[in-house]
Amino acid sequence: MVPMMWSMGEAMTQVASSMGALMVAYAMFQNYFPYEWRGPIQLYAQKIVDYFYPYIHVIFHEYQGDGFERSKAFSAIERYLNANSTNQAKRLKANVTRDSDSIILAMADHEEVTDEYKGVKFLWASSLKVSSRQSISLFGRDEEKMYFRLKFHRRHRELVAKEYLKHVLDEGKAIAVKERQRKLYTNSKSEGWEGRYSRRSLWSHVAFNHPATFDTIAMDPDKKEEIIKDLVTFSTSKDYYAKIGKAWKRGYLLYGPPGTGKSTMIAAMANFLKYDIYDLELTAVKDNTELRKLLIDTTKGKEEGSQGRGGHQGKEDEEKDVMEKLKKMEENNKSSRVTLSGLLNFIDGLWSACAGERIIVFTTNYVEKLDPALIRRGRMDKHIELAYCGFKAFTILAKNYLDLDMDHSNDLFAKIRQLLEDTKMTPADVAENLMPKSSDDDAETCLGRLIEALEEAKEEARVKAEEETEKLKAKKSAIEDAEKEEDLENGVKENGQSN
Ligand SMILES: Nc1ncnc2c1ncn2[C@@H]1O[C@H](COP(=O)(O)OP(=O)(O)OP(=O)(O)O)[C@@H](O)[C@H]1O
Ligand SMILES: [Mg+2]
Repeated sequence: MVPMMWSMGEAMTQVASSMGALMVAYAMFQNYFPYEWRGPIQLYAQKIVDYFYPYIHVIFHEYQGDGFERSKAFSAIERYLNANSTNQAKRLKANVTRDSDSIILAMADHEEVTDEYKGVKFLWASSLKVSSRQSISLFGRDEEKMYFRLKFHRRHRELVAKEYLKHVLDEGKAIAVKERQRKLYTNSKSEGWEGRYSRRSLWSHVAFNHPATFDTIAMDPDKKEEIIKDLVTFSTSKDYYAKIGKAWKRGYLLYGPPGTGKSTMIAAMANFLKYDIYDLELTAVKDNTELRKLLIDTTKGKEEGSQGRGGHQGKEDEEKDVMEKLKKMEENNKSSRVTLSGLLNFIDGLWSACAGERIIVFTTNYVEKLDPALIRRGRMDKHIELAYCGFKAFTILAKNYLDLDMDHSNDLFAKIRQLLEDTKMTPADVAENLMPKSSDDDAETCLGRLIEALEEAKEEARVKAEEETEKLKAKKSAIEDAEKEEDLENGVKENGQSN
């Protein structure tokens, strides 16, 4: 123990004395070397330091040059470090970005974190550069400029240049796409397109904040799982689509009666994949030319998006009850020039006009009325039926609306199961009945109300069916009567002819 302590003590004195020597040397250097010699000597000194100091530093400034726009690389690095390493940083600062619905936690100034890539450690530090210039800044950022400093061993220079930086920027951008505020675009009435508004986008948008998720959608769990798998496969198959030479697109057709959750499903899909939604309102489109303009505008919007806001990777297009609207329009207005072929061209145009993944969703209440050309594979690859509420769908709603778990011993559940088999009710109606109407409503009251509604619906259906059979019977007998009369007449005629 004692020698050890001694050697430590000696080491300390040695360090102290060599520090002293260094300081003296530096003072001598300053005092005795003529000014013009200092440059080259410092240069050599730097080289010697470089020889023993094998690290490379790369700086990424928040604002580049005199630009007012934040550097994209800086933002991407911020997101990347936020997602991967902020838990190491002890001090964080919160940023709320304009196009994002979330708060970004970023390293505070002068924090350091490490990141690992392919087994190599990289050191990231954030720093603040205070401008020495005495200037007045409108944006308050002339005095304070953030930058990130990446430090790595020079033997990894190749890895950094070829892979690591790309990895960081790509990941950062992907996170930005996921975190951005998504939008629901609708096409505006064509009147506003011309004149002073001509520079405005043909699509107007609102923030898309629909809360629907696959968890809250009531449908057969197997079917739901299948749809989720389909979406995941699609969204992760960029390379596969490229390999088979197919555009990275997929079309869904959702069909079923009103209130079975088609629109809800679109919102859930968009939330799941973090896509924007384009809802094409066909009645606002005057003719095929306008349809084409709209298409061009979605692709333009995409480019603007990817430059200005870190990119919309995916877009979703919903076309509601396409055929119905087309038919209605053609009935109402004979001069309507949106035609089925125009629409098909539009869809194929959407398909081919843009890079990046894209899903188009069509919904209709009458699948059997759709033109086969519209729903063939390639335009609509997956057909999904949203049906009346079955028992499995009901259990999801019960869990969601009343926080009730499936309970086989519950008599009310058993009754509901039977009633749902006997009668058709949409998930929208089931949900409405399950929703508590006052603070006194407990789960049992709500289930009771649903049973009442189901029984009513069953009775209504029975009465309706009876009426139908009555009508059918009446029709049948009317036909029979008519036939008899005809036979009689014919008989008379034949008799007359034979006479
Ligand atoms: N399968 C479902 N799961 C959960 N909620 C549902 C479901 N179907 C309908 N709902 C509820 O009913 C409401 C109406 O449903 P939605 O608008 O999705 O029906 P739709 O099938 O699009 O009808 P339409 O054919 O009239 O457009 C939704 O807001 C939702 O709350
Ligand atoms: Mg709908």
